[in-house]
Amino acid sequence: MGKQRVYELAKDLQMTSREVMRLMQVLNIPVKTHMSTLTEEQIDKIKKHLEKLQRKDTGTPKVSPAKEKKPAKRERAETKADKRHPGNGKFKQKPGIKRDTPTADHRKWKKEKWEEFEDDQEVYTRKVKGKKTKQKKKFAKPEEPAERVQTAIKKIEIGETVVVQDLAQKMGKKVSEVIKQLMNLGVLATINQEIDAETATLVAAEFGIEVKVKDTKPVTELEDIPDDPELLKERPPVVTVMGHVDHGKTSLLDAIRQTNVTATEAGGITQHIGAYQVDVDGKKITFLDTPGHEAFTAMRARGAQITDIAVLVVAADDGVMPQTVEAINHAKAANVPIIVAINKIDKPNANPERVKQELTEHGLIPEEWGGDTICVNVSALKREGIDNLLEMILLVAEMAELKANPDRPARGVVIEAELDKGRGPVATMLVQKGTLKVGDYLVAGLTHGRVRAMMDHRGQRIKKAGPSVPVEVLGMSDVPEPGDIFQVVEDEKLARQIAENRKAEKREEELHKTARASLDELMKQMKDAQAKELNIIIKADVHGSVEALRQALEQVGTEEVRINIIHGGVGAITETDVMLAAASNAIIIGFNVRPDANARKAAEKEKIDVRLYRVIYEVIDDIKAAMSGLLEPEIKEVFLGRAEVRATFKVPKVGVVAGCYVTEGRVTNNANVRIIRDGVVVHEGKVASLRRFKDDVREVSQGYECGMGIERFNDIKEGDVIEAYTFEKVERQL
Ligand SMILES: Nc1nc2c(ncn2[C@@H]2O[C@H](COP(=O)(O)OP(=O)(O)OP(=O)(O)O)[C@@H](O)[C@H]2O)c(=O)[nH]1
Repeated sequence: MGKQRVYELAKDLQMTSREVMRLMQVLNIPVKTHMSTLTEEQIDKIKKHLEKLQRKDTGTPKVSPAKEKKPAKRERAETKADKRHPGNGKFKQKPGIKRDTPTADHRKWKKEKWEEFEDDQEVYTRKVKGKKTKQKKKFAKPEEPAERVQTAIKKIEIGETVVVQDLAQKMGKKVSEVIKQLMNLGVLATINQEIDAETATLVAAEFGIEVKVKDTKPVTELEDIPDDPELLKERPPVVTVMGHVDHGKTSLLDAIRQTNVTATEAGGITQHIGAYQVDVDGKKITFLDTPGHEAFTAMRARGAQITDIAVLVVAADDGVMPQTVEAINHAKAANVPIIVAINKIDKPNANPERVKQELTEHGLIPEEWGGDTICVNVSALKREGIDNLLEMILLVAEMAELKANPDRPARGVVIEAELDKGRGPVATMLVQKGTLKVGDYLVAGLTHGRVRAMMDHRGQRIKKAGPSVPVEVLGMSDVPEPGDIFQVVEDEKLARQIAENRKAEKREEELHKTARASLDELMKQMKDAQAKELNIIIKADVHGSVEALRQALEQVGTEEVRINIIHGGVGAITETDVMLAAASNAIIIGFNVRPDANARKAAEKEKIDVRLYRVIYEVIDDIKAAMSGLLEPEIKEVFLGRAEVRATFKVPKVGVVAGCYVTEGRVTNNANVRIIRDGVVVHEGKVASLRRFKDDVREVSQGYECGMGIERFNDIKEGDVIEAYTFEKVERQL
């Protein structure tokens, strides 16, 4: 037996070349065409395989004459078993008749079998192993033919590039075959080389395989895989201290830190980071060191909910004040339990009972009065009541069953970050789940990096940090922003890629800014998601207006859409209000008040709908209209600029003219204006005259002085702010 070409062998075996080629494929003999030459060894392998098949066919070397054994086609088709089991008991084999060479009938049967397989368009690999009876069955049943079933692959999916080896594997081909095909296409590639999707598609087509190129949208979000509840372990609570100005937030944080610091450590605190941990009888509590609800809500607006418990500081000599109320509302909006620390009880005029009374007016009913708000009397100054407060924090934490899985790649939040001249970007991070280790690769917002070194709140180097542990991290590529979520990823490449993708996405977003919480948008969201609550923040000039609006709006609410006034307060709309709106997906209603400059900028950035009114029924009408989805095409106000009144002059026949300095944007001679005094609108009207050095001008830009007269308004005063605006028609979005 010498070398033979495929078609010659096929002839010898009374098979078609195609059949032989298929068989060779099964036997992993590389074939190109039916003209390919086969080595003796290969021929031998094929023949042996055929023999095995025949033996399997009959189930035993002793076979009956093929004619008897092989049933007529019609007969075979009669039952499934018959069809698939030509060698089963039904066609008893006559003992003693050896079947060494294939008979013509057998060949015919085999051919039919192949055709059946081909019809199925599947290639089966049969390995002869195990018991004979088993083999027999297996061969007899093409649906489950053998231990190793290799289905002919018709379609594969790849990314924009694919490594040669992976492509071969996906196609179920040998790498050498793939490389050969690549060479035919004029591409020289090694096993580990990446080829593009186009080339891969051409190669695959040579094998009759279709390629689908996966939609490779750049990865920007990392899925936060939920943890198996079994793996969760108790973690320390994370606490934020809130309260009115000067009620003692900072003093309390200091008092807590110091009651817990041992004498030796006291001098050793070199590093001060945005959070610290204290140890209370073996249990830890993490305190965020940036007091105030502003920071708390700003973080939340960025999607980072890190606080488990809010400690509300109320000075016993001062009682509930506007920012106390704000803090309460911010904590409530975030669904964070509140513990009240009634501070300054050392003061002679301290009146804790009055504080409790006032708290009830804001929905916080002290425990001793039958409610569920824990109130603790403390003196931050005299370090009194601190232990009790800490104990209560642990109690609330226990009730909340705070848990996290420490054994996973870390994920958490950036608390603060800065660029240090010597050390590069330095970020304080709070680990929320998993354990952050030195050497970990991570992404945080738009930045990425590798943990070069970690310091705990005492400034001591540590190698790892588990859930609720605040750490200072060195090694970020850039300065992340407070509130950025950080996540550990497997390698640097991925970390960098995600950060880059996010940057690109952000640039894209900036180009297509859409309102996040415009009233229209919120209503649309409600419609889509069947959401049932419209969150509103009310700011007004006087307390009476806040209450009047609150009541009126709450009545507007229907069963389908509940109106939720998450905060109401007196005074200008501040950045904090905007942050609360951003964090709670709320709109802001300003009644006779305006946003201050920071608030306006923040609202623009956060895309918060700030709606300003001077008449109550207009507020109600708008909300009603929005709720019923009938918002009329809107005339939208467009901010032009702001000017400060620096002096006033009486001009005969004209009236009072304000000497102004344009602090922002521009003012035009036909603009509408609002005169704002201490955050409150005192007049609305139009510009009557606009002059620079005695010349009438059309507009004056930021940084320039001008004289401005206001139509029918002479009560302008030094220090007033003039806000200029025009109107623009906006199509209704619903
Ligand atoms: N008598 C007395 N004074 C206190 C106590 N706690 C704080 N103070 C004083 O109250 C003032 C304000 O305290 P801070 O801790 O700065 O208050 P804060 O709430 O952090 O203030 P802001 O950061 O401005 O919002 C300081 O003069 C403190 O010394 C206390 O328990 N008793």
